[in-house]
Amino acid sequence: MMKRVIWLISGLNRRMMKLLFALALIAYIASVWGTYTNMRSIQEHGEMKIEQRIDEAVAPLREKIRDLEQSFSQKYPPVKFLSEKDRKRILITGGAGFVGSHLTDKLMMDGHEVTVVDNFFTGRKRNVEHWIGHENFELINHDVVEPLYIEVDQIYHLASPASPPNYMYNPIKTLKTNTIGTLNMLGLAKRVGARLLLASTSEVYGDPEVHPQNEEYWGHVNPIGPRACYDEGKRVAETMCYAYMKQEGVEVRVARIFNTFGSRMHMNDGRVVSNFILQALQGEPLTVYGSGAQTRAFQYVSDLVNGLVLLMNSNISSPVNLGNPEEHTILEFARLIKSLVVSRSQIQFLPEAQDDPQRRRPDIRKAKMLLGWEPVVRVIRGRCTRNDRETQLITS
Ligand SMILES: O=c1ccn([C@@H]2O[C@H](COP(=O)(O)OP(=O)(O)O[C@H]3OC[C@@H](O)[C@H](O)[C@H]3O)[C@@H](O)[C@H]2O)c(=O)[nH]1
Repeated sequence: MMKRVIWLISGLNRRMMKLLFALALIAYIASVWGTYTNMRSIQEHGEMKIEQRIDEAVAPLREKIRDLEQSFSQKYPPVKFLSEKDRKRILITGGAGFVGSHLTDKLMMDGHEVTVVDNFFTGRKRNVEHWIGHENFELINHDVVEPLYIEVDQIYHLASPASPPNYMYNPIKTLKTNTIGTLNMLGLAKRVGARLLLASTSEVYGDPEVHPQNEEYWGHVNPIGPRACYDEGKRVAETMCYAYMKQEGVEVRVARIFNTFGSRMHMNDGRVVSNFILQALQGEPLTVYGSGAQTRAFQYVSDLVNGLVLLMNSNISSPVNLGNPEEHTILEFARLIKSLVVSRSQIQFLPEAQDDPQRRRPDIRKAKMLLGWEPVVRVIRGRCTRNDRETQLITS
């Protein structure tokens, strides 16, 4: 009986064992399968992650390639072909500024190789961006206060803030730019045998006692006033040019530039043309400093650029005035802008600026006689516009 019971139990056990064994096998297979599928999904997930990472890393490269492709197919303004003999390597310091960028356009379109150097204090990359990538064009972010080593035939030295609020913002920097910067450029001109044209200014005449101002006039400048950093900076820059000419035989040209206006003048430039246009377009009062009886004569930037190129390529080494002799009082000019804009702005009289020149008008007989140059754009007609960054008086 006992034996039978043991047999039954062991028989049951065997079955149980088999059952347990089968269950364990199924559990094992299930767990192996689970791990396998889990690993696969981890692997797939990992692969997706890697792909995503690659995509992220490649995205900027793809963008760069697209930009490059675009730049190859970019349409530049038309450029003349010049033979090797006539094509010059030209450096423009301050070439991304208001006047510099228009000069860049002219020289590029004439077929020259142009290198623009700018520290972007008042210059803007967007003023020359339409040339970026062109084989004749190069843009260098550089401050002329540091030496520059480059091979060129001509240097247009324009680098300096020109608007009174800009040049008074950091007078020491303005002085360094006009003195050390000019020395560096003259040193470069000497080393490579280049001709240098200095963009000087009507401000060398200060608050003039001679009217209109001719090139023989020595000026009336306050050496310690708020404008001195620019006036005296430009005067010493002229002195440096003639010292290098006499002592080192450097070929120099000096343009005394009178008030100029045109496109790419920044809205916050602070000079009277952009201030009045912006104020009139916004219906704000036109701010006249002092009584408004002080006079200025405004030339259009295209006239100035033509004059600069003519002067550079002439044989006149003494200073030459470049400006439009059409003279207006500032009050007349405020009324003119109001009428062009058809604005209901009031005229607001503010305190007079210290040392503000009271009468200014260029005598341009020298430029007419020796360069055959005179301005062709009249200021008195036109219309005013603005976009998000500049105001413009479009002349007709
Ligand atoms: O909002 C303004 C701005 C300026 N003005 C006046 O308008 C006259 C012209 O002032 P701007 O600031 O345009 O220019 P300035 O003639 O004083 O200096 C300029 O001279 C020639 C260039 O070398 C330079 O670009 C700049 O220094 C000044 O009498 C000034 O006091 C106003 O009445 N209201």
